[in-house]
Amino acid sequence: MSDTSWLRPITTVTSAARASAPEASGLLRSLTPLLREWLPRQRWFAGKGRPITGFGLVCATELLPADGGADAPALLHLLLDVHQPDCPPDCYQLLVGTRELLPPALASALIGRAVGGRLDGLTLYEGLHDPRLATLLLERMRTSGSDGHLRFSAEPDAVIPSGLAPRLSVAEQSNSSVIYGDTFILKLFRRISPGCNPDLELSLALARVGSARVAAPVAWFEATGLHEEPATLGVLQRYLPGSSDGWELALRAVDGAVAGADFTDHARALGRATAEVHTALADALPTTLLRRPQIQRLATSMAERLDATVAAVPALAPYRTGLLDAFRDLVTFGSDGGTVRAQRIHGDLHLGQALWTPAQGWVLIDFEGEPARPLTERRRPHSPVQDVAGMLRSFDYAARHRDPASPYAAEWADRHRAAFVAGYAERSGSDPNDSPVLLRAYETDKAVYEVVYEARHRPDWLPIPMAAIERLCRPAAPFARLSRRTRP
Ligand SMILES: Nc1ncnc2c1ncn2[C@@H]1O[C@H](COP(=O)(O)OP(=O)(O)O)[C@@H](O)[C@H]1O
Ligand SMILES: O=P(O)(O)O[C@H]1O[C@H](CO)[C@@H](O[C@H]2O[C@H](CO)[C@@H](O)[C@H](O)[C@H]2O)[C@H](O)[C@H]1O
Repeated sequence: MSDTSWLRPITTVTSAARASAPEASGLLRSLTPLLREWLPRQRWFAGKGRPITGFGLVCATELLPADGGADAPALLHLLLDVHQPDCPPDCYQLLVGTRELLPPALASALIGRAVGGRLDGLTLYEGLHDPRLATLLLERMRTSGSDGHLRFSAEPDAVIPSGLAPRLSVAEQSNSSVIYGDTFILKLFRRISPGCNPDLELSLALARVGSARVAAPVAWFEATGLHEEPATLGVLQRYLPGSSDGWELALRAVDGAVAGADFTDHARALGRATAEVHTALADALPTTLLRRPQIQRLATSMAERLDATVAAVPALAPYRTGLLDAFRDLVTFGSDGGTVRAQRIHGDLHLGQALWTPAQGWVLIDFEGEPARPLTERRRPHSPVQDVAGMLRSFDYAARHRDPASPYAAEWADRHRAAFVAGYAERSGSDPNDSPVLLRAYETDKAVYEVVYEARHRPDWLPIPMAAIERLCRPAAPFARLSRRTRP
C-alpha cells in the first residue's frame, strides 16, 4: 500500500443526509454567496440565463498535500446540486482551491473570500489553475483505492510517473482538462450523471481491443454510493503530442484551397478511421436491430425536436413541412419492413472531435455523445449512420464558415463529404449512400439541432445550418451528386 497520509477526507455527505448534516450546511453557508456569482460565468455551466435558486451538497472531500504547512493550499472536491426553476437540479463537479492568501499568479482563478460558515476567512479559487493542486490530483490518481465516496481506478498495466508538470487546457470545451507533461490529459467532467460516462466506457473498450483510433485511458475516478450507479468524474488518457484537430486543419485547407491545398486524402482517411472505430465498437459492445416501433420512435423524437426548434427559432418555420418529409420517409421505411443496425457510436462526431497525429493518423476523442441528452439515451445503441451524418455536417460547416452562400463552398463541401463517405465505405464494407433515408433523416436532425445551437451561442453562424436546411428540403440533387462521386 502506498502512503496516503497526505489525503484526508473531511466529510462525505450522502444524499439522504444532505440537508441536515451540520458539516454540509457549514460548507454551503461559505459557498452559496460566492458560487451564485461565479458559477454562471463558467463556460461549462449549462444553466446559463436562469436564476440559481439554491445549492445542495452531495459530497465533499478535501485533499491535502502531504508536505503541507499551515499556508499550504488544499483541494476541496465537491459534488453540488444546483437548483434552478422549472427543472430538476443538475449535479456539478467543482474543484475548489482554498488558501489563506492567493498568490498574484492565481488572481484570475479567484472565486472569492468566504465569509461565515465552515470555510470562513479562506480564499476560494478554481483549484485546477494551481499547479500544486493539479499535481495533488495526479498523485492521487496514481494509486487505486477509495476515499469516502471517491473511488480511483487504473488499468492494470498503467505506469503513471510522479512529477509531470501540469498545465490547464485552454481549449474551448464543455468540461475541464489538465495536461501533464506531454504524457497525459485528465478530463474532469463538469455536469455529472449516475452511470459510466461513455467517454470512459467507449475509449476503454476501444483501447482494450488494441484500437489505435483512440487515446487510451490509463486511470479514472468516480463517485460511488451516492446514486444507483457510480458516476464517472474524471478520466486520465494518453496525451497525443503534436496533434491538430480536424476543424483547424479543414479551415486551413478551405482558406488555402484557391492556392491548390487539398484535404480530400485527409477526409478519406477520416472516413476509414471512423469505420474502424465503428467496427471495433460493434465487436466489443452489444449491438441490436431497430425495427418498426423503434424506427417510428426515432422519427418521432426527430420531429419533436424540429417542432421545439421551430418554436424557438421562427426563421425555421417556412421549412418545417419540407424537413418533416425526411422523418416521414423514415417512418415509411420502417413500416415497409426496413431495419436499422444499431450499435454504440461516438454520438457527437464532428471535425473538432478528430485529432490528426503524426504517429497514429486520425484519432477520435470525446466519446461523451451530445451532453444535452440524458446519459441513458447516450449509452444506448444507435445507427452508425448518425456519426457519418455528423461528420458530413461538419465538412459543410468548414466549407461555409467564411461565406455560407458561396458556390465554391458547395463544391468544396460535396467533394470532401464524398471523400469521407468513400473512405468509410471502403473500410466498413457498408456504404452510407445505401441508406439514403436514414442519412437524410440524421443529417436533417443534426442541422435542426445546429440551428438552435447557433441561435443561442453564435447567431452570426446561423446562416451555415440554414443553408443546409434549405438543401435538405430539396434532397434529390445533393444525394445524387454524392452517390455519383463515390461509386465506381
Ligand atoms: N488525448 C488527447 N491528446 C491531445 N489533445 C487532446 C486529447 N484529448 C483532448 N485533447 C484536446 O482537448 C480539447 C478538448 O477535449 P474534449 O474531449 O473535446 O473536451 P470537452 O468534452 O470538454 O469538450 C480537444 O479539442 C483537444 O484539443
Ligand atoms: O464542442 P461540443 O462537442 O460540445 O459540440 C457543440 O459545439 C460545436 C461547436 O464547437 C457544435 O458544432 C458545430 O460547429 C462546428 C464548428 O465549430 C462544426 O464542425 C459542427 O459540425 C457543428 O455541428 C456542436 O454542434 C455542439 O454540440
